[in-house]
Amino acid sequence: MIQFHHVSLEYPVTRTLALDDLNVHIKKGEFVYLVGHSGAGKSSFMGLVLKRTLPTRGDVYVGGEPLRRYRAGRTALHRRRIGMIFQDNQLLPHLTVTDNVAFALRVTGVPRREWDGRVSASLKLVGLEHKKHALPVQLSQGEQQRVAIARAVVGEPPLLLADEPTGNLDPDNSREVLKVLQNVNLRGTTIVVATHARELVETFRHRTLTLRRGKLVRDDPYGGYAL
Ligand SMILES: Nc1ncnc2c1ncn2[C@@H]1O[C@H](COP(=O)(O)OP(=O)(O)OP(=O)(O)O)[C@@H](O)[C@H]1O
Repeated sequence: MIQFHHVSLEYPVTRTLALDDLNVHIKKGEFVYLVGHSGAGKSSFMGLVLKRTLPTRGDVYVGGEPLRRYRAGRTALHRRRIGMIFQDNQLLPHLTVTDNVAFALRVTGVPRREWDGRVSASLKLVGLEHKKHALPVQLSQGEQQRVAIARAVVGEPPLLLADEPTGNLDPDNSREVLKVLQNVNLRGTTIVVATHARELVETFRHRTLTLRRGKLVRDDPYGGYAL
């Protein structure tokens, strides 16, 4: 699903070496944590997978061909096939839960007749069908993050990237979000979660990649937080 082949990334202006000769292979259907101290390169890793940036050296593959060979149209299509979740849920405050989730279908051109079925399946997956008419402000932080997950997966992306998805949440809500992500993974979606949440990584064990100053220093198939 994702392959990094001798990938280095140096940001041009500051000449920061954010990633240093990374070799990683993430298979279809895996659930992988990406851990590391602040500045270790986690967001840079995500940016490369999305092709927001290109590596200075090496190649990133998501499927067959290196991303650097994709032209604009294919890059747009590539990004549409990746679900994203951030620390800040980025819900649209004036739209209901249903409309927030449906928004993702509208922008990707899914026919209107498919929206209702897809949105309710997605809200069911995150356990929030009963809140479908609520506005984001009427939900807890954890519920809002679950809506963000519903929105990220409603288009059935094969790959989901989550950058600090529990950063704003208390321990109970964090665990709920992790359980939902695991359910999404059980349906076959490949998931990469960048996180500082030691307790979650220790509790819900999955393969864990540890970055230190841009280098992959550990790849633990059974998980564990080694910082
Ligand atoms: N646009 C940029 N221009 C220059 N340097 C950058 C840029 N983005 C990140 N960096 C630098 O690259 C390194 C890796 O940053 P990155 O954001 O990938 O780390 P991170 O592990 O996601 O950190 P955090 O946990 O704080 O989000 C850091 O030294 C950072 O200062």
